[in-house]
Parts: sequence; structure tokens; C-alpha cells
Amino acid sequence: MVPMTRVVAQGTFDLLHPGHVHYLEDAAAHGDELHAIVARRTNVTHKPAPVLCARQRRDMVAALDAVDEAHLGDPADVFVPIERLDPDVIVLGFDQHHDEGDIADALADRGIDCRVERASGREPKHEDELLSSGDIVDRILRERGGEADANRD
Ligand SMILES: Cc1cc2nc3c(=O)[nH]c(=O)nc-3n(C[C@H](O)[C@H](O)[C@H](O)COP(=O)(O)O)c2cc1C
Ligand SMILES: Nc1ncnc2c1ncn2[C@@H]1O[C@H](COP(=O)(O)OP(=O)(O)OP(=O)(O)O)[C@@H](O)[C@H]1O
Repeated sequence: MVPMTRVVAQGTFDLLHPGHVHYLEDAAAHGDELHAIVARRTNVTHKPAPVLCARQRRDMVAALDAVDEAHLGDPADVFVPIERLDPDVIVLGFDQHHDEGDIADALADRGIDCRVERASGREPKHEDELLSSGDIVDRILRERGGEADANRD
């Protein structure tokens, strides 16, 4: 029997848009079974924190056809879910800031035998299509205004 190829994709996935669907479909095409890891709010340090809580982001990602299972990321060590899932391939997003070589080195240090690939990007299909959670937030702020709830998780 041919063994299943397990693929991992990861990201913040706040306010889903067609770019996320493209990434997850691209990642799924790298193997037979796609697991998505959803970043914890405290680990999203390179851009504004997500609007939606991690469980809601995970549940929405899990509902997408391309995804077999979606998991909350580890709050402290991003390699904990990787060790548990033991994937054959990690597919990075086209613009994810992680370096393939650094991840490959960290995997080797932990004795995890896994390739690192990069997904393609997707361009907008029409003029006003928004392919960025940040751009969606900006449009909401511009068009609706309002205040954030400082007490939300
Ligand atoms: C292989 C890999 C595993 C990750 N695992 C986790 C994790 O367990 N927990 C987490 O909070 N973030 C995890 N991340 C996400 C990163 O911490 C980072 O926040 C992520 O790239 C989200 O940014 P983005 O939405 O801009 O891509 C992982 C990233 C990679 C590349
Ligand atoms: N247009 C796109 N084409 C392909 N992949 C995309 C696109 N937009 C986002 N992705 C991928 O989806 C994953 C999760 O993206 P992320 O949650 O950072 O969304 P984002 O909309 O790019 O966020 P932000 O606008 O806040 O920077 C990343 O790996 C990213 O590369």
C-alpha cells in the first residue's frame, strides 16, 4: 500500500478571503491529507493582532474543503504540533516571513524528516477583491468606523 502524504499549512487566517482558500488548496495538492495550524494571537507579532479569537479562526479553516483537520497552534513552541502531526511536507505561504532553510534546520535538529515547500500566490480576479485580512479590516474601519473591545481575548 502507498503511504499517505501528510501536509501541514499554517497561518493566522483572520477574516478568511480567497487568498487563504488558494493557499490551502495549493498546500493540499502537495499530498493526501492537509492539516492546518492556526497561529495563536500572542505569536502574531509581525502585524496587528487578529480580530477573531483562535478557536473561531480554527473552526472556519476546518470548514474549508481543502482542509482535513485544523489545529490550534502551540502558544509557546511552534514545533510542538509539528512533532505531534509528523508531516511529510510543510507548505509555507507565498509571502510568509519564515525562511525555508531555517525551518529545515530546526526540523533536522529535532529529528523530524519533513520537506519544506512554498505555495504560489493568487492575484485578485477583479478590481475590488480584497486578498488580505489587514485590507479587509482597513476597509471596515474606513467605511464603518467604531471602537475595539479591549476586554476580548
Ligand atoms: C512550521 C510552522 C509551524 C507553526 N506552528 C505554530 C504554532 O504551533 N503556534 C502558533 O501560534 N503559530 C505557529 N506558526 C505560525 C507562526 O508563528 C506565525 O505567526 C505565522 O506565520 C502567522 O503569520 P502569517 O499569518 O502572516 O503567515 C507556525 C509557523 C510555521 C512555519
Ligand atoms: N493572495 C494570496 N495568495 C496566496 N496565499 C495567500 C494570499 N493571501 C494570504 N495567503 C496565505 O495565507 C496564509 C495565511 O495568511 P494570513 O493569515 O497572514 O493572511 P493575510 O490576509 O495575508 O494577512 P494580513 O493581510 O493581515 O497580512 C499565509 O500563508 C499567506 O501566504
